[in-house]
Amino acid sequence: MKTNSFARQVDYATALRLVRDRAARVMPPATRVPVARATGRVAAADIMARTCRPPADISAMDGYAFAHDAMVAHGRLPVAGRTVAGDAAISLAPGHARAILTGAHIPAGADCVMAAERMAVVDGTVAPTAPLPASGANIRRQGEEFASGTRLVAAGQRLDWRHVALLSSQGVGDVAVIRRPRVSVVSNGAELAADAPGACPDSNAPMLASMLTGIGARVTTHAAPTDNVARQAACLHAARRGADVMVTTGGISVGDTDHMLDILRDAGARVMFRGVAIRPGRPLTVLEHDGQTIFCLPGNPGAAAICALMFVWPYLRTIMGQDMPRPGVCATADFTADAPPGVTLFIPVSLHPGPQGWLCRRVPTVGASDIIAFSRADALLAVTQDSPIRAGQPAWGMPLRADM
Ligand SMILES: Nc1nc2c(c(=O)[nH]1)N[C@H]1C(S)=C(S)[C@@H](COP(=O)(O)OP(=O)(O)OC[C@H]3O[C@@H](n4cnc5c(N)ncnc54)[C@H](O)[C@@H]3O)O[C@H]1N2
Ligand code: MOO
Repeated sequence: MKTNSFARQVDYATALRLVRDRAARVMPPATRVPVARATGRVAAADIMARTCRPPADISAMDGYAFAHDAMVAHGRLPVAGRTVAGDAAISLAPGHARAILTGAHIPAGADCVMAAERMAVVDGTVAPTAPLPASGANIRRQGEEFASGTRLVAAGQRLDWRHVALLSSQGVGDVAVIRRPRVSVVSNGAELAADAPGACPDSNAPMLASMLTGIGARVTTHAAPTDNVARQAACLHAARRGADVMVTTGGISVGDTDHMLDILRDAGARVMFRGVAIRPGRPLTVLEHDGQTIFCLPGNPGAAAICALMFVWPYLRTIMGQDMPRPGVCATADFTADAPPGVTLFIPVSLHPGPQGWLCRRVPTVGASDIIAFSRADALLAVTQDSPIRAGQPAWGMPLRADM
């Protein structure tokens, strides 16, 4: 048995700090993409408004624009002309009303718009059939939404349809985004060979590819379905090329066929930490090799998932400049759980609508090898000695579902 023990394991908070500190130093460069293809990408810089919005006073209604005083004085006004959205600004003929459509520039001299269905046109004059609104009514004022120079998007914002709308409204054609981090996922172990007597399908590589693609990484998967050191090393070296981040799964504990740590160290990688006081996931080992960060996750699928969620995920978010923490979900627990001193336990829970927000229930799990528990769970709770779970008390969890 090798001596790659976990004697110097760190606690969860320390491990996360080391990972975040490292991430803060290795942000990938920016690149430009068309706004129409920016969904899911992360803004590399603040984006400021080029113009105010609305860019001029515009009508909020289809109706008639006029001078309020004139309508009060005469009760009806002759209609002269019509302005539609997109027309140049024009002056109101004095003592007249002008037909106007929603979004059209308010003619100079008009200070009120009344909806067409609240007025009647008789013999070329228009008169209110409902109470006259106040002066200024139904006019959207220049810059009332935002001024030119307003920050529209902050650096680190993950862009979605809301920002696509905002940037497109400003005529912005393309946008600086963080290059998607390239992540190589490597699985290993003789049991992954299809012809192995006790063959085990590789579920970790597809799981990690799915999870990490979902947060914006470009993932390639590599497999070394062998326990042979040389062949595993060749696979790791091939996977390393061009990757910002490597994520291995399996072969990181203390067994005779657990070669990941030795191979990576022999290649020149430096161990940042070896082992974390979390359950499941204790064997997690993180190394750095030049600009590359290497996460060696345990092979047990549940442990691999938790290590990826709790470490690889925040690492990728940080290198993509996303400093906003992922929103958690708060739910009232219907169970009690305690953690041993110094250890952080991760407990999958299902969420159920309760009288006041969510209720959470523990999802039964057989441990780190469990793969079905996650598909039955909606969130993951972290439990420590200082923050136990108590029935009837609120608990914060990390959502697992893509739609939360
Ligand atoms: N003497 C000790 N033994 C173990 C310790 C320890 O501290 N001392 N830690 C245990 C813990 S905790 C875990 S977790 C596992 C992690 O071991 P490895 O990371 O070396 O993983 P493997 O041994 O390669 O595989 C474990 C398990 O996972 C299955 N596996 C592996 N890769 C995949 C994959 N890509 N897809 C699906 N399933 C996979 C593999 O078949 C094994 O069943 O070590 C404990 N042992
Ligand atoms: O921590 Mo291991 O990840 O329990 O099975």
